[in-house]
Amino acid sequence: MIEFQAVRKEYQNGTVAVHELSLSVRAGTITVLVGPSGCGKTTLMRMVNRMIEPSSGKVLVGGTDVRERDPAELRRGIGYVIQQAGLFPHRTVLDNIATVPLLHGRSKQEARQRAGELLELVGLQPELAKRYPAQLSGGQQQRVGVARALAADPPVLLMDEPFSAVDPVVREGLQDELLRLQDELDKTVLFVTHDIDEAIKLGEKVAVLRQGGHLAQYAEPDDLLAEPADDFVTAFVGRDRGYRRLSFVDSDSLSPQPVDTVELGSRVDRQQQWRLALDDAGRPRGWLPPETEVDGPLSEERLVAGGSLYSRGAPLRGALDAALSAPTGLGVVVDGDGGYVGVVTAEHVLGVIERHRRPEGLP
Ligand SMILES: Nc1ncnc2c1ncn2[C@@H]1O[C@H](COP(=O)(O)OP(=O)(O)OP(=O)(O)O)[C@@H](O)[C@H]1O
Repeated sequence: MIEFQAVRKEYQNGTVAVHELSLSVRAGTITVLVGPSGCGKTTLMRMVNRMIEPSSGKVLVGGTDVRERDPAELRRGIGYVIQQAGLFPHRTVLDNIATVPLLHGRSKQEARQRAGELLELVGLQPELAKRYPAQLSGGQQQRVGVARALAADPPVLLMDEPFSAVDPVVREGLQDELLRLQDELDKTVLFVTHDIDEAIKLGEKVAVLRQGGHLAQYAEPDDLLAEPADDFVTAFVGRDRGYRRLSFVDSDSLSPQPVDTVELGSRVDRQQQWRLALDDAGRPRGWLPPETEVDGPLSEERLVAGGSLYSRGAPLRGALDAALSAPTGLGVVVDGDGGYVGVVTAEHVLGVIERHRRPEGLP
């Protein structure tokens, strides 16, 4: 779908930003370009929509050399999302999104209707439509940026560090949203980041670049972590790459065990073991320590806060964290509605990981 063929970019001042790089991006997937600052990621990405022209080599989109395409027509098929969204400050959220369909010759009414649909698609409440960008949070602005890029329904989406200006929690939400959207829309997404965790989470394939615009490795995330091509990639993916790989271990064989539970609001007797307190919807609220005297119905003040909760089916990294962060050493497993399922120990999680490890020397 997007093909870089021996692409090289040397700026007028002699800086070689991209060094004869070849890379093929599969249609309908998210491909991530990752690497330290200045390694040529943005330059490479901008050659796709002709914001930058290569010094030599070719970039093909859908099999055609982009130089044979009219830039304006080419860009209509390529959505572009940048850091801090790049919204028009004096236009409302709705008008920011509607600009693109209007440019494509839709009527004002059609454009606004389409903008409203996109707002919903990216998970923003309709009330926000009339606000101006400055009246939104960073995360909301980013969502508007994504909606605007999707407005022309382009087959290709370029995203240049789109989530780097928001805090880590909002950022995770935006990443999840992008994965959900991609499930629905099947775009060909080229995504630039310098954050290896983001690259591994989002990319079906990840291209690691190093200074001078060299391609250090192009691989699926699990392979990148399992077999970094050289010292540079090893250092870049970091010391805890083994831990990161937990994201790829299948969690099906994790079998949560039962633990004693008590219901908030009920009368409980004194006991020698920890018990997990649940609310009336069966959701965990915390742990009741051994030997606690409870006079009257059990209230939340008597509980010790639990650790993180592990949603069944999520990457095993979360199960290990739940076990290690719980005051009892028992990680609480919940279902999709947050309801209690059972508990796991760190030892149990490690056992599952151990059984899934690829024996050395086997593919
Ligand atoms: N217009 C320009 N003229 C000269 N040099 C440039 C120009 N634009 C970028 N460069 C240089 O080219 C190299 C690659 O820049 P580029 O912006 O592509 O890197 P990057 O990997 O996207 O960096 P970052 O993560 O910091 O955004 C850098 O050394 C940069 O200083």
